Amino acid sequence: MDLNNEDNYKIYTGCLGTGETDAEPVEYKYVQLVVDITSHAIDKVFTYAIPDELIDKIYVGCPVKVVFGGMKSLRSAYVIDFISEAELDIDKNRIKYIDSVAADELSARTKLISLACWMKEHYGTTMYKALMTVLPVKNKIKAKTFRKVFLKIDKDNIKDCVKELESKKKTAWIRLIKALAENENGLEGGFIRNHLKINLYTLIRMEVEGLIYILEEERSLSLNKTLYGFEEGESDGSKIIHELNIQQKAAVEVFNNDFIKNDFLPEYLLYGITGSGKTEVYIEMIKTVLSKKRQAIVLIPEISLTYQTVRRFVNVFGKRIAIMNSSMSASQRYGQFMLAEKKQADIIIGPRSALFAPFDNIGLIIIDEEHDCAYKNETVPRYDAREVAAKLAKIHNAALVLASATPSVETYKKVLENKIKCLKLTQKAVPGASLSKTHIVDLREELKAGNKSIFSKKLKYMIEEKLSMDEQVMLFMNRRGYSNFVSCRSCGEAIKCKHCDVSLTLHKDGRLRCHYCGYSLAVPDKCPACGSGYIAGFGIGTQQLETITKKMFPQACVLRLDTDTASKKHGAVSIIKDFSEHKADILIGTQMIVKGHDFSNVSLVGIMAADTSLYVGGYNSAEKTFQLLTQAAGRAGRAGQAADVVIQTYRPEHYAVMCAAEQDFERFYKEETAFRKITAYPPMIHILSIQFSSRNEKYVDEFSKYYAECAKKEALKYGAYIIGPAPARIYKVHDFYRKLVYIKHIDYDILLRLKQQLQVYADKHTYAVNVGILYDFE
Ligand SMILES: Nc1ncnc2c1ncn2[C@@H]1O[C@H](COP(=O)(O)OP(=O)(O)OP(=O)(O)O)[C@@H](O)[C@H]1O
Ligand SMILES: [Zn+2]
Repeated sequence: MDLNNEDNYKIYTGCLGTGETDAEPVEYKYVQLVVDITSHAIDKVFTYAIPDELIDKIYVGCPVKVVFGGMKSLRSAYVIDFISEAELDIDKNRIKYIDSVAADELSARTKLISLACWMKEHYGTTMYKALMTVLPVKNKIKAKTFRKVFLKIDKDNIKDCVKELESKKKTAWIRLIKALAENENGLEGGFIRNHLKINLYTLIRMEVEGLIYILEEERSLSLNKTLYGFEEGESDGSKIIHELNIQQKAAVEVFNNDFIKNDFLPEYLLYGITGSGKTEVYIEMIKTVLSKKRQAIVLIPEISLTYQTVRRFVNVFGKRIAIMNSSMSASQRYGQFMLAEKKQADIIIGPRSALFAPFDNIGLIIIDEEHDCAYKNETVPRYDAREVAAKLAKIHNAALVLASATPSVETYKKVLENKIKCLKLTQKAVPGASLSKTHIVDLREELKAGNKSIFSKKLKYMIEEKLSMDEQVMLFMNRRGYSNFVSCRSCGEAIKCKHCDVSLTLHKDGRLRCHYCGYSLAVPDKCPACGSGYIAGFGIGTQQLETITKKMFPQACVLRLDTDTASKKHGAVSIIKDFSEHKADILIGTQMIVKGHDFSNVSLVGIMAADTSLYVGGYNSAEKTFQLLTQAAGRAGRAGQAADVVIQTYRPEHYAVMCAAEQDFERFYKEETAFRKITAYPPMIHILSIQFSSRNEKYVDEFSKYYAECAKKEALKYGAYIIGPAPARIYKVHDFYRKLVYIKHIDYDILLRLKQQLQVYADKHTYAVNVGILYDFE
């Protein structure tokens, strides 16, 4: 795509494409621009006029030079929108003209700005929010610097120097010089500040006087060390490089051929069963991309995943990798982005926001475990990283590789429609390895036979067997906490959160916690509803599973990984690391443990209650269940040993459970798409969901009704289908009441247009300022 061609931008320049077709043609002689986006200055947008000779040369994202403030030299700026004379809110005569179009090549930032423009249109957010999302903005808090202070004067001169300082009454200076005299290796800044009580100002003056010298080091240098326990570029020596098997080779070859030809790079689905060696394929693809002096982005869904993946990449590519992680501070993230911008790194690995690394010539974007819901941003703009990646790939003419053992229904539909190229890996990578043997246990039968334990007979027996062979076991439980909920046995009321419409979960410390807002409460002695003292916990969470497991298998060392243990600093990383080094025998966890991990010694995976996710609601709950079960099963037998998977369930006949047990994606896809067709759900059609929320229930109620009425009127014109308003699945969260309206249509662009029109109606309503609206496209 030719980025200099303004036609490419017209569709997303807001005013040029709002669909006001029958109005007089409007002339856009003005632009809004952001000046010199270096720091947090992007919150200011300025209006400039376009001189006649530049009218055809300006486009959204275009770098220009402008006179700015009182400064003599010209400043760089980027055009973010066109506006007409009618839209000006300042005196026309005071507006300055753009000086020139910057001859600048298409920098990384220009490309990110054009991405932001697309996001603004596509997700209906503001330009400011879109820019804040894509641009590496330096955090206001300065990056922490490590200081180390050393003595500069000769040992022999210390006495004289101290004497002189005494006469000047510089006691702090003397304190430091004496301390440094005793510490030849220097002293840390923190120690000097906290223990010697000497501030930075004094240090600098002493340095100026030639008494000491200060070494400064950016903290981000040792970032990887703190996050992953290894230094940047430091290999762990395990440079096992496998020779690719036939299928891996074939996948890489298709990619290489397309890439070398380099006219128009396609989208791919790397559809490889669990353990088929997708990572190896990524690595080869990236080598090709780097050899052409282009850059690569690898998205991974979960923080707990990064240790192993990052390790493998570092072993191959060393220091050329920048790493992002959702637990990083804003300034750490900025530091990693700057490695990209300064061309010190040409690969970035991270969560969805790694897409916005300022690379100027991306050749490849890989989305590992593309089906994962972590790729959907939950805050505004609610972007889908897969869509944004596809757009970004177009801007750079880069390849996009979506990879998964359980592709999303959406993506696989595109494969069948020949919109995406499919690269298949159908065999386990490790020679001799085969799919694990699956055993389905019907929990209803277990209960009938008098077994009330959470472990079926079969699972218990198999765990014992594996432990006796010194093999490892993973137990998957889709619910954290100790008990699912606590309720009264007399009146049946569950104890609920004060702020949300959910029951509280019992934790081991005896407190009831809300998993939505964090509210907590000591377990009451009496039922708050009826006063009976007969209250108890029901359902089992990961904490209780841990307790039961430890009791049942006292010989085993047990670890637990869920949001609670992961939130402790470096929690997830160290748990994963310990388990992979066989420092424990059993790993218990929520979905965090099922994604992409490669533990070679695990030969049994137990799924404690397969169907809990079938009841969570949402049209895609069967898909989520199938993915979870298949991925969980895929954790066993990675090194080629005989392995088993035990699926405990109340619904052994459900197609999600059955297809997962047989690892039969194709059949699952058929069943699921048939269901979505009948029920009219994506990807068969598109849905725009609009959520209304307010602390005032009446406002939400009236506003959503009004909105739905307007929507029905508008929808008639397009044949769209309106549902609602209906209460959200969890009606109250954080004291906010929430209602939803859904609009369904087969054409995405129509939904986008409807949304713009409805926003105009919504803005007119008296409650508009009091009710939050959240749009989400599915
Ligand atoms: N060609 C090969 N020969 C032998 N072993 C290989 C080969 N390629 C990969 N492996 C090994 O196979 C294992 C599985 O590889 P990898 O983790 O990349 O699988 P995956 O496809 O990503 O699986 P999942 O979807 O479950 O994450 C790894 O231990 C890897 O080292
Ligand atoms: Zn709550």
